[in-house]
Amino acid sequence: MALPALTVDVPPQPWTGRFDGDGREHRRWWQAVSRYAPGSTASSAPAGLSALPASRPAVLLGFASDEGVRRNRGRPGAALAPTALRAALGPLAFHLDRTVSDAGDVVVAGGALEAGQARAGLAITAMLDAGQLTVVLGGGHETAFASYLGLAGSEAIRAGKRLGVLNLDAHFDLRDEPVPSSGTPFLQMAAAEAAAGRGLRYAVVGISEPNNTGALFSTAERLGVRYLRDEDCTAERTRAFVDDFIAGVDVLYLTIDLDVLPASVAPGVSAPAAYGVPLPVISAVCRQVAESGKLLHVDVAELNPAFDVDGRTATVAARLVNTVLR
Ligand SMILES: N=CN[C@@H](CCC(=O)O)C(=O)O
Ligand SMILES: [Mn+2]
Ligand SMILES: [Mn+2]
Repeated sequence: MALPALTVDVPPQPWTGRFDGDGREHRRWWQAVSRYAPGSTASSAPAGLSALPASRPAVLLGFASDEGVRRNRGRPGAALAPTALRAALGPLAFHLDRTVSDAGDVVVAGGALEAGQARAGLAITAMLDAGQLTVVLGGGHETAFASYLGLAGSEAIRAGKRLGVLNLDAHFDLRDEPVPSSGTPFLQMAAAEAAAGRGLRYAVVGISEPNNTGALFSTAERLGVRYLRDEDCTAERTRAFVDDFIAGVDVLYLTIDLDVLPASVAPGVSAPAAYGVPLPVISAVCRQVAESGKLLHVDVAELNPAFDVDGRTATVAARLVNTVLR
């Protein structure tokens, strides 16, 4: 049965990159990525209902939003990130054992963040239920609540799979504010999970103590959030922390806030990190999650092309997306 078309605001655009030839041995992302076609999904089982096939198809969805960053009094510009991320992914050599398609962008315009999150959520749910590994290219970290809406609506979560939310981030993003922003998504998730009679399983790698107030640490404590401070993120401790978290869940949502990386590696974000977690540690987490067999959904957030230096942050983000999909 053909599935209904997805509702996005901008359909997938042509990809570009260096051309070395048409053969498989020359293939780069721009040559491999196809336009997402809902009716042609290979798997008939919704993702997460049984074991997740290692090489199931992945689909990219852009969430062009910086309204959450603006509301959080940060530096706007992340709305341009999906385009910059595709431009950075396009030239990379394609070595993946899965197919990748592009579903286009949901665009948050005129400050209508909540409506945009709801639209993206519906699209993500549809793609998860079609057996896809969903990859959202944010957007400010308000992207995470769009991701959550998509996950919460999916057959896997509604069937009772225990979801773990693993955030690579210098910040908790547990702000208690009257309006949703890039600083609130995980408190919003906690509230939504409580309303559904569940608890939020939330872990953060890379917390910067000076960049999170006592109030945020108290909220994290109250919610039972597991976290590893940036200064404690050695390769060994991070691996053990992530392993332990993964062991207690059935399926994983990985969210990569690029400000978890040192400012020298990721200058193009709203709030660059003075300390940051080294790229090899973050990359190893991405590989660990990919190899867990539990990854249901991933997003990358907070890229701000307006503050990037030589596309450095976009290039790193593209590399991490490539690693997660290996
Ligand atoms: N996405 C959230 N970011 C941080 C921003 C911190 C800052 O601008 O200093 C937060 O709200 O805590
Ligand atoms: Mn964040
Ligand atoms: Mn952050």
